[in-house]
Amino acid sequence: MEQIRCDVAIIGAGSAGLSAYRAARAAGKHAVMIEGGPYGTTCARVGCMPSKLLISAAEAAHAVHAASGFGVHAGTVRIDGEAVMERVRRERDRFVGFVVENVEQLPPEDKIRGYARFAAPNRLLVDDHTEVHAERIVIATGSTPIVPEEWALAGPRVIHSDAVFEWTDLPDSVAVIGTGVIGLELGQALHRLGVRVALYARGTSVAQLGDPEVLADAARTLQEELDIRFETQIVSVTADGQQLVLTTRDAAGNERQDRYDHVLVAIGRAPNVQALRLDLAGIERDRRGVPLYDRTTMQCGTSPIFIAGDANDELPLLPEAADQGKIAGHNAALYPDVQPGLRRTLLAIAFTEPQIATLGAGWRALWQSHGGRFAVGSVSFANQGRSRVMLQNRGLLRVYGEYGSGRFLGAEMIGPRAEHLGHLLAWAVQAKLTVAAMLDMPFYHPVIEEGVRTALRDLAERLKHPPAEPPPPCPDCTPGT
Ligand SMILES: Cc1cc2nc3c(=O)[nH]c(=O)nc-3n(C[C@H](O)[C@H](O)[C@H](O)COP(=O)(O)OP(=O)(O)OC[C@H]3O[C@@H](n4cnc5c(N)ncnc54)[C@H](O)[C@@H]3O)c2cc1C
Ligand SMILES: NC(=O)c1ccc[n+]([C@@H]2O[C@H](COP(=O)([O-])OP(=O)(O)OC[C@H]3O[C@@H](n4cnc5c(N)ncnc54)[C@H](O)[C@@H]3O)[C@@H](O)[C@H]2O)c1
Repeated sequence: MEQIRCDVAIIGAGSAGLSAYRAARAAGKHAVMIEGGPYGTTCARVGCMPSKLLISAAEAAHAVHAASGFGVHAGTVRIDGEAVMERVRRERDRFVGFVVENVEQLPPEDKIRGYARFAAPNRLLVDDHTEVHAERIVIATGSTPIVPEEWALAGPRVIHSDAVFEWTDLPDSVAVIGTGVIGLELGQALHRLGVRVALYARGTSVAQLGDPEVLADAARTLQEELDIRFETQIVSVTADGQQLVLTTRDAAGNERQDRYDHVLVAIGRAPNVQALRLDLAGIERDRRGVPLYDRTTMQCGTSPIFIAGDANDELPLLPEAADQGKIAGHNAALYPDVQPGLRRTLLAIAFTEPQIATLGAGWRALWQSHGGRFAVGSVSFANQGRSRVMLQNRGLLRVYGEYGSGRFLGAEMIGPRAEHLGHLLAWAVQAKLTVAAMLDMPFYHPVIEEGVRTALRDLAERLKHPPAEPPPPCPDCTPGT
């Protein structure tokens, strides 16, 4: 077996791993990166980029339909599924190519191919060909889609998101299980591209939303366009020829069967920690086997082991993977002199239409940190000037502020251009602005940001009247099902 000694070993060459590798090298350490799967990162290969490519095609199709609302008629829309998927794959491959090129330029001796597992706290085995003795280790192994075995038994037509981006044509019908971010983004895109789509949710959750009013608005708004079956259990998935039969039971106990070309399972992703033999790493883990770590240093206890990206299941988002990887790699290099790194204000965006954004402290977090003692301002986009002009007047924004200090704390929303409003508001949270200071900022006319101003004015007014009594416990704070 080949023996390798290094200062820092990084397990996983995804966004978090690459970022950790660069940070460790920049701090002057000898770092090696171990990758078992294909290079190119989840984000570029089967995540952020191909999903947004598919969504862009869907938006183009939708724009043609929506044009009639302005009196503009473009004739019959024809969707060439092969061309849609060809562009998705071609552009995806281009993005992946850039990442692979970067990896190829790294010194060959810094790259080890194979799957790593712990043999001891400072020792890794890579497949059965290499033993790595590392003073410090960064776990950046990402996550894997969850597909329950009883559904997978129905055969290869039961898929997860990775498979969508390999299609060479669009199917006729798809059942999407899960109304999280992946289910909604892909489900809506496929629907807009002419695929018969139904989405199944065991509860009432919509993307990452926690605020009950935004959640209700989002469910209603999305259901106007999409066939979403909330509070519906999957009874069974069975193969029947070239199709799948999905048997479901709704909240009233009624069972029904529907046939689809594919069942797309989008019920979450599990951190890749099970195969790492973390029992030999000498670190504490939670009941799911995920190492306990400090979210400012990414260090696991006081050990020389660090964890970053989807592997720790904290915020499985690309910017988080990059930031956490940088902190982990830097601190692995500095160990034992670890330092807190920059953890930015939370910002999560679902690229549905209308888009969904949560930022800063969301509804559930505020009930924990503030015990309900925060004020809420809101605006509906139904009559918001610019949104109406653009025929995108749907959605709701709720903004949160702290009594006493007047600090702006966060927001949840579904609405037009939420990706941009989300950034604007997240920056205000991170800059620790008060609601009054935000209202002193310039607002042009007519713009969607005027809707934000309406919500902030509402919030400013409510902040003047703190409740005399503490509020009753949050009725909506159990995690969404
Ligand atoms: C469909 C989809 C859409 C998404 N859209 C967005 C979006 O729009 N915006 C956004 O911010 N985020 C999005 N995400 C999330 C984002 O892609 C992830 O949060 C991010 O890619 C995680 O990066 P990572 O480095 O933690 O994991 P990865 O990039 O998955 O890297 C982990 C690497 O570790 C390797 N590995 C695993 N185990 C081992 C081992 N034992 N030994 C060696 N190597 C190992 C894997 O092969 C993999 O290459 C999306 C995800 C999906 C699935
Ligand atoms: N735009 C983006 O930033 C973006 C896009 C896609 C994915 N992502 C990331 O990928 C992660 C994974 O996405 P996801 O949509 O798979 O997960 P998710 O956690 O967002 O949603 C999973 C959904 O499935 C439901 N669910 C769970 N178990 C179920 C079961 N047994 N039966 C039926 N429903 C069940 C959950 O209630 C939830 O609504 C997200 O958390 C997100 O961080 C981000």
